[in-house]
Amino acid sequence: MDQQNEWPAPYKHIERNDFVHRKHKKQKEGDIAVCVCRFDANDPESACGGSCLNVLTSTECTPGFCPCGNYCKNQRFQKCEYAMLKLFKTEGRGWGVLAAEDIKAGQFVIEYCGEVISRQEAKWRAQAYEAQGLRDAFIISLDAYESIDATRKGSLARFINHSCQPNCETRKWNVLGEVRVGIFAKQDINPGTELAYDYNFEWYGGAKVRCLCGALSCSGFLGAKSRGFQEATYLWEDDDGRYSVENVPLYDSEEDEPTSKAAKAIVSRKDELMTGSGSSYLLGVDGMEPILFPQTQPIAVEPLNSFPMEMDEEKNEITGENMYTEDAQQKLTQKSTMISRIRSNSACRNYHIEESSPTKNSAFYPNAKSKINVRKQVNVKSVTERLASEDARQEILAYEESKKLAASQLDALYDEIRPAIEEHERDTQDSVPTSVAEKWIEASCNKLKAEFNLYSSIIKNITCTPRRAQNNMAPQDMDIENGVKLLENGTAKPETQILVSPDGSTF
Ligand SMILES: C[S@@+](CC[C@H](N)C(=O)[O-])C[C@H]1O[C@@H](n2cnc3c(N)ncnc32)[C@H](O)[C@@H]1O
Repeated sequence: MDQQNEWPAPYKHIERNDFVHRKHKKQKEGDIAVCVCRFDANDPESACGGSCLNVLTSTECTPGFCPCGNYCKNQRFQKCEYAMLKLFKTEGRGWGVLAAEDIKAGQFVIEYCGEVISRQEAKWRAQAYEAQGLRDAFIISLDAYESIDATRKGSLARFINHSCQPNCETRKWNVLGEVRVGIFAKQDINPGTELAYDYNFEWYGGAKVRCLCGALSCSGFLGAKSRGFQEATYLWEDDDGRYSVENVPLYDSEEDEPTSKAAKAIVSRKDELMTGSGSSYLLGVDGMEPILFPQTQPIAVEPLNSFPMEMDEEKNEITGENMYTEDAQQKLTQKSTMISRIRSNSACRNYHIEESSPTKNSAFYPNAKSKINVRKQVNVKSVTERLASEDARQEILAYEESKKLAASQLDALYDEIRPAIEEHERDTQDSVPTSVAEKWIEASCNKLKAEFNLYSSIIKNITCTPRRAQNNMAPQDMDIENGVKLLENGTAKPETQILVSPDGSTF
């Protein structure tokens, strides 16, 4: 938008989404959610107030089906029950929106309307807008498949600016079978106050654009809170405080972190404050914390001399017969990617445009120093083959079986809950349901426990039981490495050395 202009650039004002690539869904009668509210003239809250089952599930009542009939208060999107708003010109942020009346905390303020377009169309349009030199971003992601573009058609919501300390937030509602995005007040808002919500800009490389929200807690730049921004401005040192427990990164692995960005989209804009040639941002909504899932990577075991570790340190990858097949590793990576996307989801869900898959230390993160991530994994088969004790072998193999079982249970659960995960990914306000998260955490913990049991059994047995004789040597004849010596009964105990000093004292 040209800030010299008296009026905003022309757009068509609409109060209903305009479906460009398909028709509005027809709600099947069986799919209509009917609440159990009963209108009571003495209790205005009775007609679909806060305790209405539909309200609690962010679903509007369907006219003709709600038991409260015309008294139903849960049709705010359908009836365009917007707050009184006023367009005004801001300092440096183009146009903005003011409250023109008292707005109560939780109140529905206005619907974010626009053209409902496919994700692919959103991508093309964003590129075209950027090429046309459009500075302002108006495309919001509706779900994994569709976006709302308010560039050419929209409601007044398209003018609401970003703030790092917002008084509003976006929420998604199910209305007559379609998902719709509303702006809701986070707090009481006085008339004359500018409305703002947290776009959760995701910085995506390039120049940094100053955020002009003016909030005390302003992060300074659009997208400064995003991981991409922080990675890029952070010098990655070995004594980096981020490796302390409190600062464990939210992503599972180096591979999944950048991929998480691939599913996000970006909005590019040029701003008079830019210092570089261009910058890329994607906007999200709300300030919700992502759900933290436990690590799903295999536990790494430190190498013990003479036991087979299959690893190519130079390439930093495991070679030969791995604990995980290629297929399993691919699955693990996919899973990690999905989890990472959930985690970062809240910061980058909306306003998506373009896909890309940079790597953490790629050109997008020029300052980032590679974190050495050498994983050494035990080849269980080879380990057991070298143990003399059948009991020890059996114990390790039994733990390996339990580990495989736990891993396959986690995989099966992943397939089961994937719809919920994917649903969450495209949801701007809801978390993955607690029951799903709990199931996932339990299965992940079981897998970690099984891995722990396996590796502790390996460590115990390779240090405390005899190794199988090589070159036809009897186990009894062999010394075990690491100062462990065989006893005659076949068990082993750490070798004790008594040193005698010249004066005869021992130590
Ligand atoms: C959805 S539009 C908001 C309306 C816009 N101000 C206009 O005049 O049309 C989003 C754009 O407004 C600008 N903007 C919004 N909040 C901002 C902020 N806090 N600081 C700087 N620019 C902001 C950015 O150009 C952003 O891409």
